[in-house]
Amino acid sequence: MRIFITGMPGVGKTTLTLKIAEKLKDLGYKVGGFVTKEVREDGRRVGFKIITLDTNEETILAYVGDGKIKVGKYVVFIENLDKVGVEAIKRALEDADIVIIDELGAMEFKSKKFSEVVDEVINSNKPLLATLHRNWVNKFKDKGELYTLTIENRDKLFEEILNKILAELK
Ligand SMILES: Nc1nc2c(ncn2[C@@H]2O[C@H](COP(=O)(O)OP(=O)(O)OP(=O)(O)O)[C@@H](O)[C@H]2O)c(=O)[nH]1
Repeated sequence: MRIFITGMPGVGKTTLTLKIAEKLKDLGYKVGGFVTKEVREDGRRVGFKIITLDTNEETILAYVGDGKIKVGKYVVFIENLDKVGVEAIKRALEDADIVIIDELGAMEFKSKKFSEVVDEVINSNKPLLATLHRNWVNKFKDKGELYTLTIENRDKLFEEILNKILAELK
């Protein structure tokens, strides 16, 4: 089972993914991988951090400023993604009931190790729940079930996706 959630920026992809992760943990399932949250300073978005779902470790993924690898106005810290995010996915492949990756997008795919571990997950039988930046829909839409989140359907989709995962994990 592979589920991909896409949608416009700010529609609630991370929030829905976290709600599903918490519910699965409450039901006793082992959840692994990571989610991405924005970093804000004085009310302004200045970057993104990743938080691992099994160990709650945090690291900065990207921050406004100049540097070797950039996406938009953000410099991307590949070494942080590889050390924390990729390792969390590898642990999840080994011993979680489901791998969660938020998100599959331009920043993350700057990392070769990230691309490789995503391929490993896709080619495994491990259940996957991933959020998908809208620019990456074509690359992944044929590799699982694609849901497009909107403000109107996000509550209904939470129930539908959670039930689909529970049916698979039972
Ligand atoms: N009331 C309400 N607010 C929500 C819901 N889902 C998300 N939000 C709010 O909408 C804002 C964006 O939520 P995210 O989950 O970060 O949205 P996202 O699609 O992951 O955003 P990007 O990854 O930056 O594109 C946050 O302030 C959330 O608190 C929801 O179901 N209900």
